[in-house]
Amino acid sequence: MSSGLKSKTAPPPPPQNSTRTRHAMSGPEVPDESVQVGPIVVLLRSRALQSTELASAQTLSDQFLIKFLRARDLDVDQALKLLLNYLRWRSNCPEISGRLCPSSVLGLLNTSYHAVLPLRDRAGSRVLLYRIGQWNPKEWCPFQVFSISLMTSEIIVTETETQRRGVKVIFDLEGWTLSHALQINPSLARKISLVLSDSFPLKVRGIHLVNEPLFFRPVFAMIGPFLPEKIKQRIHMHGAGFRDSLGDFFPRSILPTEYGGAGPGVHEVCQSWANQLLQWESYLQQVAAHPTGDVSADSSENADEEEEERRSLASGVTQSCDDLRNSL
Ligand SMILES: Cc1c(C)c2c(c(C)c1O)CC[C@@](C)(CCC[C@H](C)CCC[C@H](C)CCCC(C)C)O2
Repeated sequence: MSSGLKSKTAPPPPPQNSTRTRHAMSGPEVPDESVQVGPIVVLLRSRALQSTELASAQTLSDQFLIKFLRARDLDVDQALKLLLNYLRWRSNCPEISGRLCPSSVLGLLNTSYHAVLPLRDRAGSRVLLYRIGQWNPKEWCPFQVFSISLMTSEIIVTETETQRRGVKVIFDLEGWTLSHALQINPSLARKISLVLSDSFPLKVRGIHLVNEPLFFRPVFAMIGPFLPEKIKQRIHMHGAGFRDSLGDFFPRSILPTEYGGAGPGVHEVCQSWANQLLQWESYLQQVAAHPTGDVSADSSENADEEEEERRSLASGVTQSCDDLRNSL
């Protein structure tokens, strides 16, 4: 089944020769160039506008649609399903997706709760770190905590490389307490499992739990049954020995020192990602207001320029990260 998926498209030239060989053997090549993608985008747009949910959508921009196509390896049926699920998830979770405002959760970001590591892994995936124990449930409700993940996801999903190569997530559960566990009710567990499977245009390529205590198991038991087998197989439990075992999955050069790596310290990476989030604040507010990617509906030319500037800034950052990785 998974080989069927892979054969629909071949990823762009990967950073290392070994991965190139592996991908090249997995199926016929469909170069992911805009020339090739163009007609598929047109097809997805017309199919999407035929659906009742989207009949009144004003514009469905290429860059909006292409995220769903890349997340589903250019399969139009699956991309449409994902797109509709995304919109459904968003309208079912207004407490989370209606307010994408980094400055409103700055206090939590300042505890070094979360970072996107500056460098991608060997497969080109973005690596996300969540230090759940930094979340004080008396101060922050689960929706605010969840919104941080949604904001980060909306930012990184603008990167072409991330659309293709997906994400890997490290959850550090040191400091997980009963008061955390009590926040995760079945309804929230359902929201978590949906967003990990078929409701957001990011490929989840790996979930790594570190420092997970025994009493995380009931929570895991609540989320697990909702997850597709494919995702469940990508969950790795590292326990307390994570400093050794994370190195089996990630190059040490990209991991923070606290996680057995040689990269920058965890506080540094968290602070720098918090700054990134703040810079994207106005973009995120537009995303919150326009679920169908209709970001220019009420914005001036000036806003378009800002958007363009942000985009090239982001791709510049990505580019320099890629260069660095290739030189490692
Ligand atoms: C698009 C996208 C979103 C939106 C996302 C995540 C990922 C990988 C995504 O691709 C991971 C984190 C999550 C699901 C938000 C979680 C927020 C809650 C409140 C954190 C509590 C800690 C969880 C009990 C740990 C869950 C571990 C399981 C996934 C095994 O949000």
